[in-house]
Amino acid sequence: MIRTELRRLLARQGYQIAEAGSVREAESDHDPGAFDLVIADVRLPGAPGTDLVARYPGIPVLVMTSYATVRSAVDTMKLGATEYLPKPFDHDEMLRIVEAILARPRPAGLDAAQASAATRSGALAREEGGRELGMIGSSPVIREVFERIRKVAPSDATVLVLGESGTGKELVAVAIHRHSRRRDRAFVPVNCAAIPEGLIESELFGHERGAFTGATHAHAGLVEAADGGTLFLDEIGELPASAQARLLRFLQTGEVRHVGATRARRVSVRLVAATHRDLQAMVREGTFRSDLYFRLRVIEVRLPPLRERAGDAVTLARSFVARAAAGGVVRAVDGAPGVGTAEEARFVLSPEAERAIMAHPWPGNVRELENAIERAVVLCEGGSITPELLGLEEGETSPDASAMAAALPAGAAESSLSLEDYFRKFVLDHQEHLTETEIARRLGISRKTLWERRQRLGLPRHRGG
Ligand SMILES: Nc1ncnc2c1ncn2[C@@H]1O[C@H](COP(=O)(O)OP(=O)(O)OP(=O)(O)O)[C@@H](O)[C@H]1O
Repeated sequence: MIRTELRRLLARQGYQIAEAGSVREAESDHDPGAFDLVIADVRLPGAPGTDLVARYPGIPVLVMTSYATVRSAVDTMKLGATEYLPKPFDHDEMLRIVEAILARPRPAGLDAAQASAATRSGALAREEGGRELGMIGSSPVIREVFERIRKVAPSDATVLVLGESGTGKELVAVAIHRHSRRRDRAFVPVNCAAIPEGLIESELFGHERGAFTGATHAHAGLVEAADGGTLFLDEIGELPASAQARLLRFLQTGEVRHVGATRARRVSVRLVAATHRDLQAMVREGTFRSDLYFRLRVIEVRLPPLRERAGDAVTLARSFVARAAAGGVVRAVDGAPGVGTAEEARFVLSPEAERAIMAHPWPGNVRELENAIERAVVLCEGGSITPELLGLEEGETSPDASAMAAALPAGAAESSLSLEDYFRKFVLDHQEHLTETEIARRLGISRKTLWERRQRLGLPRHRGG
């Protein structure tokens, strides 16, 4: 029995162990919150072991699972479990993980008993990292960001999220929404760069019948759709002047007026905006309204680029490996990435791969890293992921190029196909049967980049997507 085996293994190392056969037994016979570490199987009689993660957010929980349930374990990690270990586990690996978890600092100023008491009283609503925010990272700079998100989320203040492409701006917006009192209402993300300039005002604010040619019906806008919830305006720097004016009016009055309407309607919407652009410079150049800028930046969250988050690239990489493996490894066949047979295998990053990850400048930030890992897992035969599989070119400068290169099927990089040719061919081959989101995912680029590239290469968006 795994429990007995585990107890012997850990006891031999001098750890003090208490055992329980179910979540209920753990809670009735012991105080799980008073331990330094809880090791739990997912499948237990009664409640799943993962329930402990939600109940004791201050306590590290190592979740064990067989491959059949590994996906739920990964979901649990997002909730806050410290680590998961697939079964059957290797003794050395178990000891290494236990040691690593215990070596991590506890939430500031809390020992296990205090953490437990605080949890019980509901006072400890967070853990040290950002996992309850759905974000990974423990570098000092990213921890400051997490702290800021936790502070600002409960208020209704407008938030401006700034950071390079792929740094997690949308994730911050989602975290703010999920930790606000609006969490049960709509989160409406809008990519201002992806909506044609002539349509953006009516898309955002709605329009009346006959407001413009083709407006055969009155139509509510996205701001109204977010009533009670949160509106996320991504790439706010791309908003044309007329829409900027309307947005400013909305922020001043809390009312939306459809294009072509005389009456306005009051709504309750929290705004989170994001951009990779330097809005201040745009204000100086006269392309962004200064009054709108000052309204937006009531609270600013600046996401540092990945290269400035010491150690986070490796932590993120490990979690992406776990996630890619949990999703079933998808092998590239037919020349198209991501199409093929799913198979289960176990992957780890080799020490050399981890070093390469630490040394890489990550111009495309977390998205680039995510794509590099997914590609490596697709190409890997199982077992150890080597630096070669990550395909990290030295001196890489364009995030776009690296993401695209990472998405190329095996062998295509060596062929004469340029990235643009590859893009064009991939889009034309797949746009009839894939959505825009799927095309973007398979190319390893964001929907916005897909849209921009379509514009640049004269490949208008496929309407069905
Ligand atoms: N701290 C993090 N932990 C886990 N995943 C992350 C983190 N930051 C970013 N990601 C992942 O990286 C990818 C890019 O993040 P996101 O789309 O939020 O970036 P962005 O800054 O909004 O990008 P863009 O400016 O291009 O729209 C997403 O898949 C996201 O889940």
